[in-house]
Amino acid sequence: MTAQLIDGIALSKQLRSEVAQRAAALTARGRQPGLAVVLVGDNPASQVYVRNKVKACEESGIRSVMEKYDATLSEADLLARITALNTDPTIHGILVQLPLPAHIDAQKVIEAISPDKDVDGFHVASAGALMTGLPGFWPCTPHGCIKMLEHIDYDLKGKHAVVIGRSNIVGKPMALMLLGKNATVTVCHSATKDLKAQTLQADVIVAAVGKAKMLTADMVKPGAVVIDVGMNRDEQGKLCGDVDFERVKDVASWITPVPGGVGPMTITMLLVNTLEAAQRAVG
Ligand SMILES: Nc1nc(=O)c2c([nH]1)NC[C@@H]1CN(c3ccc(C(=O)N[C@@H](CCC(=O)O)C(=O)O)cc3)C=[N+]21
Repeated sequence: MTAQLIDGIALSKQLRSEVAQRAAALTARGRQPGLAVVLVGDNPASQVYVRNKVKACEESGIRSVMEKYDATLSEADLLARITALNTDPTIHGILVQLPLPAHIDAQKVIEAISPDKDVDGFHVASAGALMTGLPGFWPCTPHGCIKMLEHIDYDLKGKHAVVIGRSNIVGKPMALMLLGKNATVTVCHSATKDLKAQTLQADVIVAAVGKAKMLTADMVKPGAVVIDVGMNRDEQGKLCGDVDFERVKDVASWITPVPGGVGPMTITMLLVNTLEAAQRAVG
């Protein structure tokens, strides 16, 4: 059996053209959606990601403002910038690129962002909204995974979903979103005793661990859907996911590639959230 590919680039293209249309309509009403991207320090990976986000905004007609600061920026100064962006009517979304330098309390910075502009969905109010089903921004990566499952018309109702990883930005919100779609959800993590016994039960596996090729073919039930959130480098320095793609693709029914899977969808959902924030601001 060879799995079908869930192409994050193709799906992104489709969703981004819808965003571009809606952004153009808002711009025509004098309210172009605006995203502020705040980058502190010179982490090379962050610079690449931030550039990709800015480029994606440009292509969708969303105005982006990149604010770049030295790694020595104080926490107080960063908080002051967030406060200014919170009240800037031309800015509808605020993204503070993570990780931040160690002397800055990232959670404190995130909580300083107005929940109305929290397009990353990292604010505690956004997490609470997701948990309770109230309106609010959903974190982009797990939301992108849900969009990929919707795209292949996969009905999660009554299915067993296994999420590997329990981070606040992927694993935990992913579990809540799957639960919201009426799946039976198991969350596995570093203290899980027999991971393979869990994943072999899964109709859907979401791997969000950060360990190259950790999900091997023997851990996957034939016909399962496999979503790979991993973003790692292999021995040759090549970008690879948490899934041993070359072998798992012969067992799964659907699989997402890395690159070209969840990554582009993460950026797409950031555009969707920014558009949504601007739409809400107009009323
Ligand atoms: N506040 C904040 N929000 C984030 O959303 C956030 C963050 N901080 N810090 C870093 C992580 C990482 N992240 C990625 C998004 C897209 C790709 C992506 O598009 N990857 C391409 C490949 C890119 C390449 O070639 O390196 C792909 O998978 O095809 C990767 C990584 C967002 N993050």
